[in-house]
Amino acid sequence: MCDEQGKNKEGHLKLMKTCYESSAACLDCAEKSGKEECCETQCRINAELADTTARLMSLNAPQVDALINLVIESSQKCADICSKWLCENEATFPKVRFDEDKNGMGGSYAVQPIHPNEIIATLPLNLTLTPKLARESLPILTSLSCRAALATFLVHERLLGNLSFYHPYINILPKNISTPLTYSEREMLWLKGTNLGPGSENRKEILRKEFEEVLKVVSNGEFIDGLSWELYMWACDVISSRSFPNKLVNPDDTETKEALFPLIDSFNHKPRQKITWEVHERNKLRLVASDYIEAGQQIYNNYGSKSNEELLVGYGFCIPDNPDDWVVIKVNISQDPQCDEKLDLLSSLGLSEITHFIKKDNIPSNLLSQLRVLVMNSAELIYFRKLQETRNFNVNNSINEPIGYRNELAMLKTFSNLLKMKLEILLDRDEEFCDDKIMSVKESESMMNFLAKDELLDSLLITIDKVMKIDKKFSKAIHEIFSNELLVSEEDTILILYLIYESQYIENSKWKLFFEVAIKYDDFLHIQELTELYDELQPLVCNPDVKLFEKDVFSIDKLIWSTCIFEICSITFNNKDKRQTFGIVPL
Ligand SMILES: C[S@@+](CC[C@H](N)C(=O)[O-])C[C@H]1O[C@@H](n2cnc3c(N)ncnc32)[C@H](O)[C@@H]1O
Repeated sequence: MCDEQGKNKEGHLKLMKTCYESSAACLDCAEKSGKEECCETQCRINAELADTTARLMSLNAPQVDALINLVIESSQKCADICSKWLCENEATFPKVRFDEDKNGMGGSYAVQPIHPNEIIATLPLNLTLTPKLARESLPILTSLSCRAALATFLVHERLLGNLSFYHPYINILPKNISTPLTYSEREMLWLKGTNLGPGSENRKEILRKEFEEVLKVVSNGEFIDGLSWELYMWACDVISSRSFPNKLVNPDDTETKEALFPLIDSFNHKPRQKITWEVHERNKLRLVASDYIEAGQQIYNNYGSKSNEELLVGYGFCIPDNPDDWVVIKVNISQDPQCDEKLDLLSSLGLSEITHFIKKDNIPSNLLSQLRVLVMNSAELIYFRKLQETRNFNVNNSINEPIGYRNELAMLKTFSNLLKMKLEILLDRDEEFCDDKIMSVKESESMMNFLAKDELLDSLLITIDKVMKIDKKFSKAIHEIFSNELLVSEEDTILILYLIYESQYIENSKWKLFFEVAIKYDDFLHIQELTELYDELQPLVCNPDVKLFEKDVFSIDKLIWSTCIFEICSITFNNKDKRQTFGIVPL
């Protein structure tokens, strides 16, 4: 009886009542054949419930209320029967009441204040459902994996009904657990962009194979008739959403096994909740309070530091603003022309792992270090190798600090792009739902652009416009060397020349501090490609009529130095005329 009218039915009936009361639209929806979705309530109504709906539609409102009350009473009765069964078998939970919250979800509540270190509940270990118990009770299950044996045993006991010793417990287990294992195709779309889409398909596939093994093994048994794929999936979902480590029962376990702990599994999850599970005298599991719990408050367990993906796949729920949530970012280096050199460097730094888990309050420092290497240009690679040689780096934290402003900005830009890409994939799941969010991402992007105001950058950087304005001699010489067209296309070369030019007058330079530091980096490796540029520029910039440089000032070493400093310290940005231009960050 209880089994027929369990908690879930009650939930569904409540939903039916909403449908019943609400509107013709909902009626229309419920009437559609198949009845997979209820548009109004966004709830899935499966075929079985569609029948119930049809029957309910013929009842009037008081009749529906009466039916709901009956179900509430009967589910309370089920909880009472289970409590009695637990007490008869020496479980204790003197200050705990099992009840439902306003959404109909079961949980455990304190009936009296519970103090720190007080025992909330005690369960004799002989009441646990373990793989060992499954195999001992049904020896045909011996060859199956631990989970398959436990799941099959659970189905077996459910099919036994009230003949099973565990009936009072099994009877209060939810009949539907909404994990991705049982999602419809449409619901699966919500998982697009997460790791759960392929992960759930994989899990289903693994369980299907496992179920085939189970069928082979039990084909000679007695309960094959009732054993279905749906019941097997239910048992697997019960295990994933309610099990505890079997190690609590058997500390000698070497592999991870799952076990079901009646009573102890009636507590809902709260991230970071302080609570202790302890095995007492090797025969009882005790749940001990860490903090004070007021009378009437829900008593929470802590299922461990779990992300929403893990919670959804195993338990069928997510936590808004979950502090333990993360997204996975994978870094791709294969398109980089210097891929091999960078991979070598990453490996020497112990940074080869390309998968990173990002939490709300924690960006892994290894990800930032790895990106610093990935966005390095040739000069930075040389510069960093030099640093490594001279500083005798500690392998693990050698690139935890910025190596230069250009590099750091490029790294942050790349990181922000990776996050944006991830967000776009996630938001792309459902266009209607996402339009708002995409808008807000776009708004925040333009906000960012506004904040990174060009004037602000302009005031900080060494730019062509600025140096031409403040140094008339340099400006005149450059105008004589470069045509108007070249002035634009050769901006980078002109800034490189300016670095050499200004390094002659450090004491009076507007950027004295920058040049004092930069000038010390004078041992960059000889770069072959620069010889050609040097030969091209030398007659122009040392031309006595132009007088930009004396011959000995403009050496190949100086050109290499200024090119490397430019590569390391320059960024591109939009100037006041919205034209993309270069600037050296003099910091
Ligand atoms: C170990 S059981 C907890 C007791 C369960 N609520 C019951 O009625 O039997 C785990 C299940 O409880 C629900 N649950 C636990 N913590 C939750 C939470 N913080 N938010 C939503 N559902 C939760 C999920 O359905 C999950 O699969």
